[in-house]
Amino acid sequence: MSDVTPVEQLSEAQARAELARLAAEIGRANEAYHTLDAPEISDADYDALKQRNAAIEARFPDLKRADSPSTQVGAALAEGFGKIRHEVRMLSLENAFAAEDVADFEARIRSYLGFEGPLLYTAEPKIDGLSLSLRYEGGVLMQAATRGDGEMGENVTENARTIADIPATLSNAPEVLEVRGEVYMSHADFAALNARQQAAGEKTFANPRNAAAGSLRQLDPQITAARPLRFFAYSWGALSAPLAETQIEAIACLHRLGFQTNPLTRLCQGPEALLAQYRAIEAQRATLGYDIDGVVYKVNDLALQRRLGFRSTTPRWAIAHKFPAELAWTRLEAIDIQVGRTGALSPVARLKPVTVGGVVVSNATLHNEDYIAGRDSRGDTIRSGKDIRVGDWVQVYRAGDVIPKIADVDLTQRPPEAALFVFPHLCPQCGSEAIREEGDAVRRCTGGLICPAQAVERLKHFVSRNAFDIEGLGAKQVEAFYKDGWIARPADIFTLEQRFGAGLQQLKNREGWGAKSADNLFAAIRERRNISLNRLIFALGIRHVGETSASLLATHYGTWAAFETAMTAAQIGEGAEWAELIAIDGVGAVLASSLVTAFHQQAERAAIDVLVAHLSVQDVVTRAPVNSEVAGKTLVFTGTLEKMTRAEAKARAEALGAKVAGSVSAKTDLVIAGPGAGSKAKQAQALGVKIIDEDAWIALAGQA
Ligand SMILES: NC(=O)c1ccc[n+]([C@@H]2O[C@H](COP(=O)([O-])OP(=O)(O)OC[C@H]3O[C@@H](n4cnc5c(N)ncnc54)[C@H](O)[C@@H]3O)[C@@H](O)[C@H]2O)c1
Ligand SMILES: [Zn+2]
Repeated sequence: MSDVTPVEQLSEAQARAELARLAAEIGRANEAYHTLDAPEISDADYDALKQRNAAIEARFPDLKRADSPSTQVGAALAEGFGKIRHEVRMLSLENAFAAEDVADFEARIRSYLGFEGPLLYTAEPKIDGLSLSLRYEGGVLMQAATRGDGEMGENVTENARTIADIPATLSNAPEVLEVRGEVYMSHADFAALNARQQAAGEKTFANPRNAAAGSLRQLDPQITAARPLRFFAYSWGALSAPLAETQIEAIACLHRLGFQTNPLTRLCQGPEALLAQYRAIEAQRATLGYDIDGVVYKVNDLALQRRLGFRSTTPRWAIAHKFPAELAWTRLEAIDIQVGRTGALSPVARLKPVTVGGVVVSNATLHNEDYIAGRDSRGDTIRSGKDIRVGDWVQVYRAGDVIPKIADVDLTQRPPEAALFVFPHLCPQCGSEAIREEGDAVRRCTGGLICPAQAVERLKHFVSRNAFDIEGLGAKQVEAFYKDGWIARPADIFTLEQRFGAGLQQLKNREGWGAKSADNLFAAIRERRNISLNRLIFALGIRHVGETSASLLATHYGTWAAFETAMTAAQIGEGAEWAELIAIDGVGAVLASSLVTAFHQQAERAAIDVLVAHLSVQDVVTRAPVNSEVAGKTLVFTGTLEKMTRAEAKARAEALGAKVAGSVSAKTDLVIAGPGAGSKAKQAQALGVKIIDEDAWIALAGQA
């Protein structure tokens, strides 16, 4: 970040361009973090982007965008959950990073209130989990909602009921009481969960916050029930009667009602006392057993809190004083290039082991080529490139995630022999050319199936939980079988029994394999010859085709034969098959080209055909009620639906045997247009397609 233009030197045009870039970048980070529970950048990087955005907006207030990240809370809700509108909005917190920010906070409050007497605050650990609002009516837990975008949250009531720290009933509570707090996972529970996930060949979580968010936001409450979540109460939403007159008493009241409240919460007078408490909490951070990422200061007097009120996304009466990212310096010993399933070459820093925030770190991600690449021949810095070289003294950090990153390079300590790192243009695993397509930050090996790294990663993907999920054949076994030349492609899995079954000798001789487990493995493989279409499409491991898109494709085409015929006939960018493919709601041009390419590339195609010959692929059964008027029809939803989510409407339509498309064409039978419907409704009119509103749709679709 040291090489960006200072805000004071930005021209108006530069500022405008940068605000646009920041809005996009922060939006993407928000979605990855809040909606998908899979952050792509560290919290420290995220905070830096937000600060930069705020600084530019402060200097150029007229350039502030309508979609400015500083006016948004959280991110869009994930699909699949019901929505709950928060009676009282759930907001974010303003951040403080330095002691001056805390002094400013107090000064702003004093000037806002015109208040000169002593000011009391609570200092509370900022728990690094996700917030949850629990609505009790008559002392009974009725509803639980995530923060979502602050206005609307996801309905996770059944999941919340499985958390031991959340009482199902309260005695002596106000008639209506919304208790707010943080769902989190302890370090010990997180480590145990990841160990279980790993043993089962399932995905592991990057950090306790992701694990907590991913565990609470499950569509199946039984999964949540199996995850050790905890809850600290620290706030409230709608109330039929006040809890207390001060923040500290209100917290005590929540505690008496049966909630866990954080024992490190203290009352402090003025910034000095707050900073002392901050340091005291920071000193205990490593031994708490759960993650905290700062200390929250709140004006204690609730009457003053009411007077101070809110800005667009944050209260004026509170601030989150964040801990600095955990940092350490060490030597970069080597840069390795790893090759992934889709051929992506990822540089990894091998470090002299160093302890960062209590964890020994010996690897760090270097993201991609541009991140390492430094200066051009004139010595100018390429944007964002850090000029990282083998032998460098580098600063490593972990901030809210376990994958460590490089924060800085100390050029004064660079050994004279350290040479500019040359990113390979050939795959280190198979020697094929590695190319970078325009607009792609990633260089990819073009070896496809002949590349051993890609082949192994694909096999691992093929047997993963949401793909073929073959019992007894996890990532480790696949790797070992590949190494011994037993399997090279997915299809080989299905000839294992034929090749080794008779004697079983070789398999029996393998470490950890008895005749029994060999039999079990063959049985599991046989069972998986029968596979659902969506799993098969996902398992092929085609770039950009995730689980969701695989399901969309399966639902749309219904049978392997139909899917395969369409992919074979499709031409990128032209023709009816292409048009049909990209008209599927949720399938974009990037995904579509990747699919079509895979089916037209000779070796890939041959591998697919050989595989499918071993399988019996189940058709997608549409359980269409005979009398549904929309069965077999193609529908398009446009504009805002007010009574159900898009996801819900779509699921309902599909349950009735309809297809849902993303754009209007001559094949569209019916358009359901809510308020704000634009071009799609116009196009439907032009094509003479019938248009109905949401109420008419509900009448047509009936109750779910
Ligand atoms: N890495 C990423 O890509 C990424 C993306 C988005 C957000 N983030 C992280 O999230 C932060 C901003 O998002 P945000 O708005 O969710 O959080 P925030 O930092 O603005 O804080 C608000 C949240 O703090 C939590 N909290 C914990 N203890 C609390 C207490 N005692 N009192 C009140 N609130 C308490 C609540 O969940 C509340 O919603 C960033 O600073 C960053 O750390 C990271
Ligand atoms: Zn390769």
